[in-house]
Amino acid sequence: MSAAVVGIIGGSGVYDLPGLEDVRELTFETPWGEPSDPLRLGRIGETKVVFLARHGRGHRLSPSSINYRANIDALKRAGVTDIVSVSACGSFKEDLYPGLFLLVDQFVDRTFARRSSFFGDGCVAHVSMAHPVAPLLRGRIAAAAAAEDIPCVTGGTYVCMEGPQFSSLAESQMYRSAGFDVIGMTAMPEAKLAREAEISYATIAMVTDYDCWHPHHDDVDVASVVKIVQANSGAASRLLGRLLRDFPAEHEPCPIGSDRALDNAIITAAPARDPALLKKLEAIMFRFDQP
Ligand SMILES: CSC[C@H]1O[C@H](OP(=O)(O)O)[C@H](O)[C@@H]1O
Ligand SMILES: Nc1ncnc2[nH]cnc12
Repeated sequence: MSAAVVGIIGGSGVYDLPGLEDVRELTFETPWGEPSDPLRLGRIGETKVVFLARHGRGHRLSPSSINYRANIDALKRAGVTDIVSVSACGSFKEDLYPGLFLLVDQFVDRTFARRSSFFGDGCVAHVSMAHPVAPLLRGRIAAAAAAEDIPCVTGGTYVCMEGPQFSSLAESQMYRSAGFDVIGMTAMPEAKLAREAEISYATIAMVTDYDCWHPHHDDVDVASVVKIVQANSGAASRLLGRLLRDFPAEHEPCPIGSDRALDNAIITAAPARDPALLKKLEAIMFRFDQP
């Protein structure tokens, strides 16, 4: 058993973690480049926590230019076993109203301009993304929301668009008729990379708007998103605070194997592996003997 270390990735409007104690900042380069911001390591209650602002402090980085590989590699090097990401999202369902938290269980990846794998020529791996969200972690978030009396719905599909422009009406209607629940610009490839890094992953989707399909609501814009995120920041802090204070000290083995995702995923024969790529993969593949 290993010690649980929870990584919190803060999205739009979430650039720090209230209540984080004994904080020290860690700035480092990874083999994939620089993370979005220095990691902030500390604790909430007895739980070890690492916070990372996805867009950097001041929201410097656009969804397409975030270095997702550096972010996940850095969290892995910091010992993170479980990632909880917070993401502002547009809603495709009347009853998923702005201010509500949604614990999604599926993602649809519509991004096209991002590096979405640590692996590649010289070390090819195919991890399963059938169930991208770690169920125990999601259950713990749901329990924390219930304990804090915070409106929260479990289950739903997050479609990740490239952005940075918001969707056209035709796109919004298409996503809605496909049955998707919410839309954002950042959960992919974050969730895929977390899986490759064998880190359990769950997203708290904070519903901020009805995108542009709703006849009785204005089309989404940045001001409306920021307004809801700010109004909800107290609830988000209470939810994360409760989750982290109640988190078990030992990492719980993931029932769907997200913490062992590479066991049956690497197809390149050991002698055919590229030593330079293996070196870059040292944190991601640390469970495996390197030649
Ligand atoms: C500020 S509106 C669009 C912006 O908000 C969401 O960010 P995040 O997922 O990091 O909370 C969305 O994905 C866009 O990046
Ligand atoms: N409607 C929307 N589309 C994409 N990303 C979002 N983030 C918040 N609202 C959004």
